[in-house]
Amino acid sequence: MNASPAIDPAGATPVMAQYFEAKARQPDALVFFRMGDFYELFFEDAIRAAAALGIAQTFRGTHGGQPIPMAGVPVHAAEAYLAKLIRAGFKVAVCEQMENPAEARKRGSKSIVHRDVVRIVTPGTLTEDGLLDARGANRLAAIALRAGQAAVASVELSTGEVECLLTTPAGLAAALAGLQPSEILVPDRLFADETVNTALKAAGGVVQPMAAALAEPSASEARVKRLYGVDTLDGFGGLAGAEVAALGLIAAHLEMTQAGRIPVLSPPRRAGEADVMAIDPATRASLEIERTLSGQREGSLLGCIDRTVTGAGSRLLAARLGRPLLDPAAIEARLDAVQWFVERRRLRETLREALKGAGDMARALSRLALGRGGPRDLGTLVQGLKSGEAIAALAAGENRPLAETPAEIEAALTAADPSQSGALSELLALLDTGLGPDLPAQARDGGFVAPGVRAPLDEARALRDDSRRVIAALEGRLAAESGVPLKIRHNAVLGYFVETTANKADPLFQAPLNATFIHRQTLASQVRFTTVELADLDARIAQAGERALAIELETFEAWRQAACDQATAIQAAARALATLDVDAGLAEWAEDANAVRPQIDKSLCFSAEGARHSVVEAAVKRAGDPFTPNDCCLDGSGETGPRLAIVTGPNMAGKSTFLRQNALLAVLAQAGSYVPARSLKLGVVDRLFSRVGAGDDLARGRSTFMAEMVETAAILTQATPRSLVILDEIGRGTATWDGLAIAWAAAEALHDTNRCRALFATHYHELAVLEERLAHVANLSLKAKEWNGDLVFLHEAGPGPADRSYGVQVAKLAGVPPVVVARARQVLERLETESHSPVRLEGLPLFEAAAPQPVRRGPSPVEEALKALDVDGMSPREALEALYRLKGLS
Ligand SMILES: Nc1ncnc2c1ncn2[C@@H]1O[C@H](COP(=O)(O)OP(=O)(O)OP(=O)(O)O)[C@@H](O)[C@H]1O
Repeated sequence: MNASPAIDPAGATPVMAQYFEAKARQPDALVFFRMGDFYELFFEDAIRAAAALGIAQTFRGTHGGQPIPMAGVPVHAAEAYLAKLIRAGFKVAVCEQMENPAEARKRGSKSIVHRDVVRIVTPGTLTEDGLLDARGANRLAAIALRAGQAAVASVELSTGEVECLLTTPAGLAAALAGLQPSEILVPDRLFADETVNTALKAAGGVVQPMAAALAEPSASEARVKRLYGVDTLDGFGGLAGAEVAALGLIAAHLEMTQAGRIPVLSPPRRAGEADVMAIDPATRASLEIERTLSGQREGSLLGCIDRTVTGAGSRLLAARLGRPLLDPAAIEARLDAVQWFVERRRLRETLREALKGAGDMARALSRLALGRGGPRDLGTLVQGLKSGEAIAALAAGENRPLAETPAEIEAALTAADPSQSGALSELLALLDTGLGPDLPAQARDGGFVAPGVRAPLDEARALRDDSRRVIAALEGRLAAESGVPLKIRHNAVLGYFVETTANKADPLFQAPLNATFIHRQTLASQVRFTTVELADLDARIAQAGERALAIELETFEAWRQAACDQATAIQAAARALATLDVDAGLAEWAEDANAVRPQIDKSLCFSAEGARHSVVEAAVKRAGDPFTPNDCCLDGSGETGPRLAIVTGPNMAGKSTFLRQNALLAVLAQAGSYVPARSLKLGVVDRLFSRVGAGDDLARGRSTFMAEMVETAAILTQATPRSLVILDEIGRGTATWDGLAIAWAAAEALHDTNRCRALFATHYHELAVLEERLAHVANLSLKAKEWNGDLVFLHEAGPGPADRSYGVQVAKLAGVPPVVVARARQVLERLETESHSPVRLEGLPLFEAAAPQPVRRGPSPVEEALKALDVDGMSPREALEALYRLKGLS
């Protein structure tokens, strides 16, 4: 973001001088400068914001003899404008009034209100519900490299969750893709690193360069300690240098953007490459795990299986699906919890009903900690804790033998239940009795402390309300005594006043009434007065109101503090509710989708029976057709099945669907979910790769073929024997022979070198011969048959290669004009009869080709001849002859 051109602040008015000071501290942010009920923007900021927001840009006053460009947004609607600016890529510094005008006046009649930047709003530091997607996480990430290791630290500021992932520079792309951060902090030095740049481009999110010095060891360690308020980082279990550096960047960014307010953060949850399945951005996109290729949640795997009823549950499900686990025991623990809910439908239903009212405790707590929360957020804590209590009671009533309750459920029920913790139940009691029924978003709006909680507040309110009643009586009395029809009204400028119409006002100006009625204001058709008694009541009401508000604000602060004191327990309760929501939601989906519990182990097997692709199945069923389940058996060891399956079949036969459904089974199973199949035996997959279809990557300046080859290269260099690879039609984007050659070589490499489980869909039927040539390759095909000249897709995967392509029949189905189809048939017949065995790959000297060429030792004949030449003793003619001789030898 460009800074505004420097404007000389000399000669500025006091308010403008204050503005210049704020702007100088935040040159790359738009400054929202609080002026009463508006946030105003000036100079270049005004012009850019007005254009981005579609609001009017005007002028206010002058500076240096020039009018000052100005744009403003009302404070009450600021959130919506902020959201728009953040989405458009701006950073916004909010410069607030730190006192009210009356306080400023106490320092002297010319004093202006003190203002300060209280927050810088960036995409990764949003906390307001209006700016966040309830079902989507909003993460701020930071990357750092140190001692050959790379770390990605991330914080979800709206819930306080912190994570660190230690990986290698090559693993950065997958690590970032798993987090989908909306803002990424990067030490500026790393922009020179190609791997980092590639990872950043693939990750999306706003990239925020940070001074590299902020990631230096001692500076970052000091900052992280300050952030957590600890003397040593040892309690976090030996963070690696890169992790501390990445966390240090986050700490620095939070210090700067939150103007010193410290958020409540959970200790960093750490993961290494050994803990989560690596899924690179291309694979993630092509499998449409969290989003469809067009960026929608609906239509993705997540959208299809998400039955959670809370925002926090939905976010946790997305996190689980985005980063499936590797440890069979940890996966089984999740599956136990899902199964528990599968087997308890009634409990599940009532529990899900209770969860619906739980609110978003983690986000409310975070706002409270950052000083942005209000009474409504305290109300959310009450709701959440009460739901936890109700859910624990429900589960207790289930009469469950404790021994049979899975550990994950047991832990969640305990953490969610405030009655398990003295401090939490005290907090719940305090807030539940203390808060009234109507909770405003902001404490300054008052009226949220219930009656009977604070005696001085009740008194002040009684006085205020009594005085209002007295005013109502006074109105009647004054009208009767004066004989003039009048009303008592109130406005912010005059306070309470007596008002009558202009043509009835005369008697009030004359004796004896002018002894009582004191003139205040004459408008076109009304005249306004006050009386000593009214002014006195007005003062009492104002004072009582101010006093009531002061007591409420004090009470709010005490409650806010009490809540923040229990931050860890509240966060744990919020996580527990989200966990229960995810487990119950997955059970609900499992039942709807007829899904089964997978068997997970450490073998290299992948054996699915009767498996389905949930998203395609739903679409096919909506169209009234059945979905055909398919089996798939692979084994990296080659013992119980092939390592590599070559999948052929006509266009539209269901190859892509088959490939993806198997990859998705692995994702679901390792995320701890049931799978849409009759059974699945899965040896954990450490890395999942999918190269499906030939999609252009023009945004990154790569052609279809180039993008495909870059991804294929990544697979061939990174897949391990524990990986699962699906390749769909690689090599399609280039000339037939090149394409076939690349596909052939890639299949061989996967089989021989990577030795991973792989499904390889292709239209090059020539690859079918690999089954005979390589030990652990089998052909599979998706069947179709011709019936009355038309093609019928069976969508059934069976052994053996496809007999033919049926491309022309598919073209007919697609509505290609009949003349073109007829002509294509003629051409095809001709090609098939005339070309003599178009591909004689059976004879390809596979292993010879791959074998290294023998290295010739000693000088070549040309070199020997050259050496023998006596150049100095040659005539020009001899030299020319020698040259011809040499040419003949080359
Ligand atoms: N198992 C199945 N049961 C029922 N319908 C299916 C099944 N698999 C695929 N389909 C249907 O067939 C359509 C085409 O499937 P898919 O894209 O997987 O074919 P393909 O063989 O990869 O085609 P192409 O080679 O043209 O890319 C899907 O959109 C879906 O409607």
